[in-house]
Amino acid sequence: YILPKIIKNKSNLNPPGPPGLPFIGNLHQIDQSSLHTSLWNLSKLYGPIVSLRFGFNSAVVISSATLAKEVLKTQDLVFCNRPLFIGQQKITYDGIDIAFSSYNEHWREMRKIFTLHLFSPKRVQSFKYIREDEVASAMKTIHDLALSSKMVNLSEMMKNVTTNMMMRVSFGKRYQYGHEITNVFRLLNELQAYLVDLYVSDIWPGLPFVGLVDRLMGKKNRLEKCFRDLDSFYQQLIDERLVNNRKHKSCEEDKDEDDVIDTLLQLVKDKLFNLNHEHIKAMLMDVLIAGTDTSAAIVVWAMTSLIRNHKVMKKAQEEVRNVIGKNSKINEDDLPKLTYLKAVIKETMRLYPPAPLLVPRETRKDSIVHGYKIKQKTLVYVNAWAVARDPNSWESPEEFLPERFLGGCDIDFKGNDFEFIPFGAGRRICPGMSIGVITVELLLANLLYLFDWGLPNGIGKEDIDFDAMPGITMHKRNELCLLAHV
Ligand code: HEM
Repeated sequence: YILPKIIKNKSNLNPPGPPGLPFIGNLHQIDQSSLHTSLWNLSKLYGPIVSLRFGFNSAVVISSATLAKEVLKTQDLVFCNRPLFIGQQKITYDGIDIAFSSYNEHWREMRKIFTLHLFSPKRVQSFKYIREDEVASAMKTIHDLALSSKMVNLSEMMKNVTTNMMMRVSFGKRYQYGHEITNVFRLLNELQAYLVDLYVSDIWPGLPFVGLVDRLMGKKNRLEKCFRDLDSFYQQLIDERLVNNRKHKSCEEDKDEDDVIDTLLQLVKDKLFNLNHEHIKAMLMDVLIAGTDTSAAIVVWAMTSLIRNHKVMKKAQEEVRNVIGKNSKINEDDLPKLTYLKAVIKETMRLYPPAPLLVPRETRKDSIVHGYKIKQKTLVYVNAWAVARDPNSWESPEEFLPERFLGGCDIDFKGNDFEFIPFGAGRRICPGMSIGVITVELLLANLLYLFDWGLPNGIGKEDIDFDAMPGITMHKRNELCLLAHV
């Protein structure tokens, strides 16, 4: 008689969480500079589902595999919306992209365009020559640095490579290192900051004058300036394509395959989808934010882990060198043979998921999770970082042990094993997973095949840290600079 009553009563309760203050809620208890670890610490105190309040917004944090499965699979349809924050909405032309769009018919169309027209398995395969070419060019640069005993800034170089890959795939353009690429980086980096920034109007929506406060603080102006710069950058690329009729005189060209911009312009022309130039720009925004930084971050975290774990580095190098034999480089066709390398990459993504809180979700209606009541329009953080370090799911979770993914272990990142979700899961799972993984594998395989790696003079391996920078993508805070030996 009593038990059902208790259960019934619990379903009227919010999940447990730290008591907040009036008006600000729990804002003062959260470290914005490392949100995922701050939320992880709270989950250690309050459990796998934690309730918080950020100003007027209710939020829950999910930190176990079981509950991740509940919200990303069983109740995915309830949990698959995105919150409408000011910075993200502005940058994505009011959420007409994929990543920050609400869950609706428009999102379905954009996602279809992405998976069927822009990055279908066939198209991903057809961009292979771009990836191989960019990797070869980066390896050449590293080779030259190695010969003159100069340091390789892997953080910078990996961003260069992945940005150029996506620039070529998207616009058939590559940028020269130095001024040109620095400008693109500046825009993309600024963009990263605006994507996580919360505005006073986000925290206390509906309150009088909040918009004015944001404007007085200068935030809105900076956001609008960044948006205008990006908008004219994309518009210029679209105009160039339209006017020059696919002829780029000032840059190198890739005309073997339609690039993303060609495909999108063709779709506009064919009127198959309800698309205009703003949709194209919003889509390009997603491709450049989601498709460059994430892969670069993984390679840097992998190399950081390997330089700290000499035995693993040696084993991975032995594999690539024994399996491939004598050759000038590793191509994509070689990758399926590299079992240990793939385990190293999985282990890196387990410990350092580039999007540790995925992309935050919002509930579409009231629901019950773990017996607790979750209201409609609650902000939902699924802490992929915490889930992948949960001792209930992983043995020695803090240790870097790629072997855990070998020997019959079939845990994968494809959204079915909820203790390991670096790409998310469910309806909003990352649609760029295959292109991201192949990029990381190709880069890491070549770095290990062609070079031996060492630390600069006077630096011990314990000096190499794992501190992360705040942002929607988790980058290593201090750049990884190593010496390459040929
Ligand atoms: C290896 C690197 C990558 C990682 C770790 C990664 C991770 C993620 C994560 C965690 C999400 C959110 C999933 C969720 O809400 O459940 C996401 C979404 C997304 N990713 Fe990736 N991603 C990577 C590469 C890429 C690439 C290369 C592209 C594009 C070419 C891409 C495009 C997107 C898009 C468009 C979304 C939004 C999906 C939606 O909201 O429906 N990602 N990604």
